[in-house]
Amino acid sequence: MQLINHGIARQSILDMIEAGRKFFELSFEERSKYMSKDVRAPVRYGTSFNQNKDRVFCWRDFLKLDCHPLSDVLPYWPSSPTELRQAAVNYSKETKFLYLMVVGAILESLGLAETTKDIDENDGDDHIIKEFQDGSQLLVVNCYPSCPEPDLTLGIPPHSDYGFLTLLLQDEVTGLQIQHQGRWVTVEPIPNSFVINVGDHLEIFSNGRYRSVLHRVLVNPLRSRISIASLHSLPFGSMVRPSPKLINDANPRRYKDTDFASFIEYIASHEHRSKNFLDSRRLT
Ligand SMILES: O=C(O)CCC(=O)C(=O)O
Ligand SMILES: [Fe+2]
Repeated sequence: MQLINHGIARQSILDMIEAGRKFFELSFEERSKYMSKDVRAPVRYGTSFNQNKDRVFCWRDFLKLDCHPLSDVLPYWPSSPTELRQAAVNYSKETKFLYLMVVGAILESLGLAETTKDIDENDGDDHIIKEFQDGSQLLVVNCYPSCPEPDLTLGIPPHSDYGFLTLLLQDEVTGLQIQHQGRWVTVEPIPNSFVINVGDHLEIFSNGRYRSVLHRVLVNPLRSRISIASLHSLPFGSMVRPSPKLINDANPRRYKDTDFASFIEYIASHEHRSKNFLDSRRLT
């Protein structure tokens, strides 16, 4: 889904893209300070998809910024370029707000609207919306340099995102493709708009009513490309499970419970490709 009327200030978007671009223009020495093999590190700079596991590298660099809770992670974020921290703080707050709006609409579409009630009301499902508010957020700044032989590589191979939803911002260079009815379809960038991608956790939570989207990124022979993905899910320690209200005799439970730890364990021992993590959680 492409969201055009999203209410996020145009300046926040421009500032975030610009700060991200400047980070990748820093010297390698400066960038490499943020390299880490620890997948839980609050800031991680790296290359390819999973540098430790990939046999063939992809044509991308990334900077991952953990955003929750902001006060804990902020001191670890890069201090250079100087505008990066402020731009990412503003951007992460605005995208979190937008995420919660979209989640509210999704819960309504699933007939779970009562879960969006004011959290002060003593309703049995209140903890669910609270979990969304306290949820994890990861900002991924992707940089795909121009590539002299674009047919020989990919920016990112086919994958689905692990969380509930990803709010994705692309600059004006094409590259993102989603799989639709077995074919790769290019998602043309619309300036100042967000691509909202369904992730594996929403597929599990909705017991398969929403399907996570398989997507990949092509590289461009002439132009470099920047994208900013804001990945949202439940808190890292929470269990993601099909909502009990969506399970009945006609719709049996289709996925096992999963948590962030089982995802980390999975990617440590497998190449994360396609929807193979989600497939490992399927019951039917
Ligand atoms: O660069 C893009 O358009 C997509 C990035 C992406 O899929 C990701 O960061 O998970
Ligand atoms: Fe993705």
